[in-house]
Amino acid sequence: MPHTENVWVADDDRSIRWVLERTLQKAGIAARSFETADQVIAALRSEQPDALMTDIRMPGTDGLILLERMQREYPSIPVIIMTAHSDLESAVSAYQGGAFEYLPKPFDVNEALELVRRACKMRREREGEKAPDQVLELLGGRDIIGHAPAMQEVFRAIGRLSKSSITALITGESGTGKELVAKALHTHSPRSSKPFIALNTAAIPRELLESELFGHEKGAFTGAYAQRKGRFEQADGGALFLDEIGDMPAELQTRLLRVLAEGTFYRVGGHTPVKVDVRIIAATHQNLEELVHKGQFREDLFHRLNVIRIHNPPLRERREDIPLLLNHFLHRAAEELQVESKTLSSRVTEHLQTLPWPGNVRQLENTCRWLTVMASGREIVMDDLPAELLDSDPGKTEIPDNWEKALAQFADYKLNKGDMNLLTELNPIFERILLQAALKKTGGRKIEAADLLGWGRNTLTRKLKELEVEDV
Ligand SMILES: Nc1ncnc2c1ncn2[C@@H]1O[C@H](COP(=O)(O)OP(=O)(O)OP(=O)(O)O)[C@@H](O)[C@H]1O
Repeated sequence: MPHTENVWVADDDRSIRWVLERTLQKAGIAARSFETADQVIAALRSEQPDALMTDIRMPGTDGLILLERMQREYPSIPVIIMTAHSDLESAVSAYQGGAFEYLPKPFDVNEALELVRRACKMRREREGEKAPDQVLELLGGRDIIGHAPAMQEVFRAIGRLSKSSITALITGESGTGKELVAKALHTHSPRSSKPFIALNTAAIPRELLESELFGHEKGAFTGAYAQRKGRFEQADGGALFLDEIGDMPAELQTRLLRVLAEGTFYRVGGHTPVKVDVRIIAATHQNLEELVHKGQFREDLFHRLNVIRIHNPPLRERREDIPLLLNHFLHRAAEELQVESKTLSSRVTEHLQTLPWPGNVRQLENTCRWLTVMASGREIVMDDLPAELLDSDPGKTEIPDNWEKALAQFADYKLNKGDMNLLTELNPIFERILLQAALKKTGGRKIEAADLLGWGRNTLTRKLKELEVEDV
C-alpha cells in the first residue's frame, strides 16, 4: 500500500529549512524540520522519518555524529548530508559514515527533491512500506491521510478511543472520510477481530430499511421466503456503522433507540427477542441538533449517539493536506490501472490547492483517477486539467469540452507505447466513471441511477460488483 513519505530536515539555517520544507510539501512529501541534530535525536525516540537531510555544522551535535548514530540505531533510514563547506573532506566523511548521498550547498531544489525521492525509494526497498505518523494505517484497509492539525485531532480521538467500544458520532461533509474514520475506530478497537458492518440509511428504500436492520422471519411479508439476519445480527460482537443517520425515518429511530437501551430486538414478523452486543458508530453530514430542533430527529436518540463526537473537517479547511492526498491518490490510481504513476507540475499542485473541493476527498480521489487516465504526459500540466477545475467558482460546473480530444491523445500515447487490448482496459474505467456519477446524482439510489444510465436494474447490480464500485 503506498503511503506519503515523511522526510526530516536538520539545518540551523532557517531559509534552507523553509525552502526544503516547501519543496517537499509541494511534491506531496511530508516534511518536518529541526534546528539542531539534538532535536532530531530527541524526536527519533517517538517516530522515525523515511529519510533525513542534515547539515554538517550545527550548534551542538554535528551532522556527521548524527549520521553515525543513525547508522548504528536506524540503519535503514537513508541520510542525505548537506553542507556549504563543499570540500572533499566532508564529502569523504559523509560517505564513509554511510551517508546515502552528499549534497553540496547551494543546491538546486529539483536536484534535492530527486535525491529525496531516491532515498525514500531505497528506504521502502529496505524496509517494506511503513506508515508514518500523518497516515493512520488501517489493518487490511485504506490509510487515512492527514497532516493538518484538524486531522491530527481526528487521529488522536481514534487513539484515545482505541481501548473502548463507546458509541461514536462522526460528522462532516460528504466525502470527508467519515466511513474511513468509522473503520479506523473499529480497526483500532478491542472488537477489531469481529465484523464491521456498514449501512447507508439514505441509500436504502424506507420500506426495506427495517428488515435490512433487524432481519425478518420466513413469511413476514411477500417475498420473505426464508429467515434472514439483519445488519444488527451480522454485526454482533463488532460494530454497526450507520451512515446518514439523519435520514432515518421516525419509526426506525424509535426502534433503534430501543435496541440501544435494551440490547434486544425482534426480527420483522418475529416473536422471539434477539439479543445482540453491537457498537454503534453513526455518521451524518447534517446538523443533527437542528434536526432535533425541527422535530425531525429524536432528541433522546441524539443524546445516545452523541456520546463522543468526531468532526472531519472539509478539505478546503485543510488545504495543506491537498498535496499529500494528490500524491497518494495518483499512486493508487496508477496501481489500480496498472500504469506508471503521474506527477503534478508545481503549478498544478498550487492551483489544485486553491480549489474549493465541494466533494472533498472523494472528489479529489476521482480527479486523480481521471488525470491518470486522461493526461497525456508523465507530468500533469495545467492544460491537462478539465475545465471545471480551471475555474475555482464553486457554483459553476462547466462541462469539459476537451475530453474526447484528450481521450484521442491518450489512445495515441498508449498505442505508441505498444499497449494492447485498449478497450478491455478502458471500457470498465469509462463505465465506472459514469456509474459513480449517476450514483452521486441520485444520492446512491440504484434504481434511479440505472435509469439515468439506461441500464436495467440487474445490469446495474452486476456492474456494481464487476467494477467494484462502492455504494455512495
Ligand atoms: N483523509 C483521507 N485519506 C485518504 N483517503 C480518504 C480520506 N478521506 C476520504 N478518503 C477517501 O475518500 C473517499 C470518500 O470517503 P468516505 O466514503 O469515507 O467519505 P464519507 O464522509 O463517508 O462520505 P459520505 O458522507 O458521502 O458517505 C473514500 O474513497 C475514502 O477512501
